[in-house]
Amino acid sequence: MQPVLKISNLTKEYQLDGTAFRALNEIKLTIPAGSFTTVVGKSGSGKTTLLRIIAGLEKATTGEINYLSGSSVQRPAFVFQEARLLPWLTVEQNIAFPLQGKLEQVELSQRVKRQLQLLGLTEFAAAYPAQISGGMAQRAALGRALIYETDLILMDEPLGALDAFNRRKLQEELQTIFAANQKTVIFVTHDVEEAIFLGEKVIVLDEGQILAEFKVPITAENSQLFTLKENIITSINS
Ligand SMILES: Nc1ncnc2c1ncn2[C@@H]1O[C@H](COP(=O)(O)OP(=O)(O)OP(=O)(O)O)[C@@H](O)[C@H]1O
Repeated sequence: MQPVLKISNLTKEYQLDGTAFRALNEIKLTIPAGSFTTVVGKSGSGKTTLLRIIAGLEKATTGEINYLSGSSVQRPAFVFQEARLLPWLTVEQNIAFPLQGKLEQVELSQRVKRQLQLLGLTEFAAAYPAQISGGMAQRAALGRALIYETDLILMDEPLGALDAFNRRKLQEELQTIFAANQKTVIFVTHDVEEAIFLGEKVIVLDEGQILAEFKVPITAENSQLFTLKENIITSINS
């Protein structure tokens, strides 16, 4: 597969009390088009920093990020742990927000309708964020990312605030949605099972470095997945 994103020797330093602290240290990573990569690691290992730099929300100290030329991934969509919906807009208006004024109203309405259906939100189209559950709000946030014309979606613990039932449900929905879409996803999570369930490749970050990369077999027996999970956990804790 063609890479959409190539990261070379990416380093990020923060100044803390006058001393340089390395949050990312010489990261090298290639992300193929249409792939689903999950990133795990201890708290403070640099997961969010990596995602924010890829998103262009923060600048790297040194290193390069090369996007496939002419690709829409230069404008990735970002999904945060909290849905961050605009409280004065309805679910439907929140999903439409990134493309408001950029598309003909008829086309925009059709696209929003499709997202609402895909995410099971049709009934809640006219509801305001305060009137819906956390799971629904996160679905709407996902709709807002999917509607945006980009092939690259960056997700930072997007299911972290959900209860176990909603989390599982949305994991399954995400798997279906991304199997049907040609989007490239980089997904940060604390949950190793979630990383294996969703990811084709799991990357372990530790103290700003890539410690290990694990490929998830497409068809795997439960015992294989169990061993994979153990290996990833061992790697995180090493
Ligand atoms: N703006 C900042 N200024 C100084 N240090 C920062 C800043 N942002 C992050 N750091 C530091 O960089 C390191 C990596 O932080 P980051 O948030 O990327 O970790 P993380 O793996 O996402 O953690 P968590 O799983 O807890 O969200 C941490 O030690 C953090 O304190």
